[in-house]
Amino acid sequence: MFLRIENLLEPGEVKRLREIAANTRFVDGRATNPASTVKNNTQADTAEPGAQEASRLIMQAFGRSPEFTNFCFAELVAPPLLTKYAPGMTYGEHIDAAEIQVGRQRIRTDLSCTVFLNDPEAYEGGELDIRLQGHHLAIKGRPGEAVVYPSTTFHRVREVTKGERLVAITFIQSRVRDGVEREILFELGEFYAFEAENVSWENRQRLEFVLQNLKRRWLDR
Ligand SMILES: O=C(O)CCC(=O)C(=O)O
Ligand SMILES: [Fe+2]
Repeated sequence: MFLRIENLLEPGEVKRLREIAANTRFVDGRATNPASTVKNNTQADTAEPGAQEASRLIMQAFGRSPEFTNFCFAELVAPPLLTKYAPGMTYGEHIDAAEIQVGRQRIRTDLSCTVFLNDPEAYEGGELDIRLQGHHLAIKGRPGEAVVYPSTTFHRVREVTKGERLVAITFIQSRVRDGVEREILFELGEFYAFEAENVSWENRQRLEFVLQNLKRRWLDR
């Protein structure tokens, strides 16, 4: 299941992230995926203070987003990494590694996330293309918008043919490892949030029984 968060970032944050991107050193994306023969992009040098400020800013936005919180059940989130595609750059179809190392921590990638930072009109091509049972979903978000998708899917970034694609990418370890269970908890949680007050106390307790006991079964801890 997918989540699109339209206004994850405020306009001022998008502006600051673009400024950071303009003043930060970018390195070959293969730095973190040396074995990949399809990755052809650039990413912020994580040693740069700008790269760290960018990660912090986006992490804060995740923290205040109810959609992100309720959908992901995030346990660990990798520091979001600014990523740029100039004309001719692309990231061919691939599957994200099941685990990534962040410092001493290992993060299981249950969900992948792209945060869009520049105007879709500012570049041609560059759609995030996710394969779903043989169909392709092509996504090009507005500035400040995030898309969260299961890391289990084949996906790629189509070649940028004009302009520049600027995004931040990250990976999430969820407290609910199984995607179907996560989706059930999300939908039930949404129903609870919107409707629990409209049913009788007795039925609300029934709903509570189902929701709390499914969480007991499926939350890692
Ligand atoms: O640039 C993107 O939107 C996604 C990049 C990607 O698939 C990855 O870093 O694994
Ligand atoms: Fe990927």
